[in-house]
Amino acid sequence: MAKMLGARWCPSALRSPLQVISFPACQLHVSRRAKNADQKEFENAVTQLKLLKKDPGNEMKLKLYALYKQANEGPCNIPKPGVLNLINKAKWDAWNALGNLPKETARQNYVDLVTSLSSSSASSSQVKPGADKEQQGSENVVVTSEDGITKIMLNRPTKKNAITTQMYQEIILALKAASKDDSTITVLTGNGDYYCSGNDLSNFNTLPGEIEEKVKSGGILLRDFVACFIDFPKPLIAVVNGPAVGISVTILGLFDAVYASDKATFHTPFTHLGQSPEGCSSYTFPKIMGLAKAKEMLIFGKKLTAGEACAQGLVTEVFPDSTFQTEVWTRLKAYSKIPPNAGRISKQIIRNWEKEKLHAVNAEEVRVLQERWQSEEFLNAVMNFFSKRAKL
Ligand SMILES: CCCC/C=C/CC(=O)SCCNC(=O)CCNC(=O)[C@H](O)C(C)(C)COP(=O)(O)OP(=O)(O)OC[C@H]1O[C@@H](n2cnc3c(N)ncnc32)[C@H](O)[C@@H]1OP(=O)(O)O
Repeated sequence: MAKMLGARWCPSALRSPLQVISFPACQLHVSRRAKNADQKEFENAVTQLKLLKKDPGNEMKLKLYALYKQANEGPCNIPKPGVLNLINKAKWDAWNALGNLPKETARQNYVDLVTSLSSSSASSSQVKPGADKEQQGSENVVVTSEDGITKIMLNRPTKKNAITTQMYQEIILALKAASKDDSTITVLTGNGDYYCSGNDLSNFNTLPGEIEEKVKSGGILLRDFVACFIDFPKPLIAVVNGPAVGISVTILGLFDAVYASDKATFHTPFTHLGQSPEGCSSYTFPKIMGLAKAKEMLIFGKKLTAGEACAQGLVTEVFPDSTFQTEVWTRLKAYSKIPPNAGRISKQIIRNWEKEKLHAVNAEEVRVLQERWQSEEFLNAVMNFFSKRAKL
């Protein structure tokens, strides 16, 4: 990593920029100019921030950094860093976006933000009564099982169901439990207006260790996640309730049926993100839709409507959004009445012809992605996404 970035980067940037967006709160002293009452609250907030158990993620850190600077120094008063100075440019953008926000307001917003982070971190660390590590799902991955159908629902609508590292693990657990429960079919769907906006782009910030360790653990997580879909023994159906992005699209080639609302779209912006295909799509998409159409999606990031995705074979059937849920669940309830063993065995005989190939494809896609995750193209793309988000 250090070699690739060359000597021109300051030491702190030799790790992934996603790690080094930090705010000076711990080092700088709170301004003498702060009023006493506010100063005490402000100082407490600065201390509280250091005690947070969970990393608040890049976009939150940018917000906190900007409010901290505005509270202490007022409107942004430093020259704009160069485009290649990614970390400081993202921080400058965040601070500059506050304009002439009064110091008192910035100070109060900072205190409020830290208070909300501290309370949510306290609640999420409490062990819920009766919870145990085998319990499937969580608030972001809701698992229900009835009428012979196990439903796994992505439930993070405020973030367009973007998949966090924890959600990957929860989906793996849910699939493993579904493969052994008494249901006949398993369904993956999303709650809210999106099916899923793919990988949460702040994930690298939550993975432990330096960039090399993050890339390694990210690769293992992705490989195990996709392997679960390759090996899943029962009929697996996607109920695509809205737009789908990235990995939520690429793994569709491993499902046994894909039912989409006509509001759904299918987008794989890998090259725009400095990444490369995953979910076995480098093999399944050409097979499903032909080389030219697959390349349009995977190389050029062409976004498909539900109708186009159906015409290209990625989607089994499209339904009007107004009747989507009713029609699809009526059909799935009928499907769940098939003899479970015959359903499972029929699924497996079709999958087993390619299982070994699919695992080899998955391994190679992960290997290539692990190189991409250390590229400037990827880091720039992620920084760009969050620096745009930092606008308050
Ligand atoms: C370790 C395994 C790695 C596997 C690798 C997989 C590859 C991929 O999946 S690549 C694809 C990654 N996904 C994206 O690039 C999509 C990024 N998001 C967007 O482009 C837009 O959010 C959207 C087009 C999906 C929706 O835009 P819209 O304007 O309607 O809503 P927003 O205001 O942008 O989003 C609301 C809220 O949700 C946050 N968010 C949405 N998507 C993601 C995401 N993928 N990662 C992190 N956060 C996401 C967005 O930042 C907003 O949050 P705030 O309200 O806090 O600003």
